[in-house]
Amino acid sequence: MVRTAVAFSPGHISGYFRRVEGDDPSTTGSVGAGVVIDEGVRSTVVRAAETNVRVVRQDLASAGSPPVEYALERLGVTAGVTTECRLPIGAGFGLSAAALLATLTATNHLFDLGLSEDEVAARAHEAEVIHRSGLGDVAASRAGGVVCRTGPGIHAGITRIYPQEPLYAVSLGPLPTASVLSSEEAMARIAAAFPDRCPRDLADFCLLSRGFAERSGLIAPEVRRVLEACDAATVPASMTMLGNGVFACGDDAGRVLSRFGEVYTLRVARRGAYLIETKP
Ligand SMILES: Nc1ncnc2c1ncn2[C@@H]1O[C@H](COP(=O)(O)OP(=O)(O)O)[C@@H](O)[C@H]1O
Ligand SMILES: CC(C)(COP(=O)(O)O)[C@@H](O)C(=O)O
Repeated sequence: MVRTAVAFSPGHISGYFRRVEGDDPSTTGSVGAGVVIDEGVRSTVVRAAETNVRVVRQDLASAGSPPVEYALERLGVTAGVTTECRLPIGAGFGLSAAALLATLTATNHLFDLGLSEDEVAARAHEAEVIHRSGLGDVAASRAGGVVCRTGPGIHAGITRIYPQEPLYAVSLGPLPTASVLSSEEAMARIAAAFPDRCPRDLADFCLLSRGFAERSGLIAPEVRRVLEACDAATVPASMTMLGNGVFACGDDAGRVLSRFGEVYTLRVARRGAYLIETKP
């Protein structure tokens, strides 16, 4: 009998998005574009009498994850979950979706639930929408690439391109996703700011996202300072949605961002969530 299962899911930096309200969570989500990144969440799941979730980031642990606990309850299982990530949580790296996809992928194998990848993603997406922790990250992180989503939910149209060059990011602090998604005023500004096309490449993605960020009114003063430094160095850059951070591309991006904090050098992921191992 499998007693431990371990899985990984990539994170996702959303560049621009527009909420799409459906009749239920499966038809609710967002359209937009983002980058599935090679860093994300590793989740270790073991059998347990009661569900408990331990969230570990760079050796600091916290307890509890409402979206993950919700998803396990909906599956009718109890488990001990430990998620691990290096990137900051709540900073627009799509780690809530990554935690859900990794945990549910491992749980599916641990309890031999026989869920398809679609069913795992559908449950992760449902938890994101119900908890307002995300709208399009699960659909994006089912595979890799710079993604352009043209419909809500995990079955809608999505295109993926795979640039080779790295993306650089710095986080200046969290921006609770739910606080923005719960604001009708912010959602209206975001909808009005939405660009009407998919990105051609990574630099074009940065450009489209920057125009969206400027029109959305979401740029905080500390983020503005970083963006202005990138502009002065002609480095394509924008705000991580939804987080108080900046992503940038090009040769000078890492050097410019390093003036403002720890720089994360990220690659475009080539794949989505996957099982790492099971142990008896
Ligand atoms: N690595 C993680 N492990 C477990 N739960 C997580 C993780 N990251 C986020 N979550 C859960 O999702 C909620 C919302 O996170 P969110 O602000 O959307 O983060 P992000 O912007 O990184 O997706 C968090 O309050 C937490 O409950
Ligand atoms: C931007 C966001 C709504 C939230 O992204 P995060 O804060 O990373 O969970 C994303 O899910 C999207 O639909 O593009």
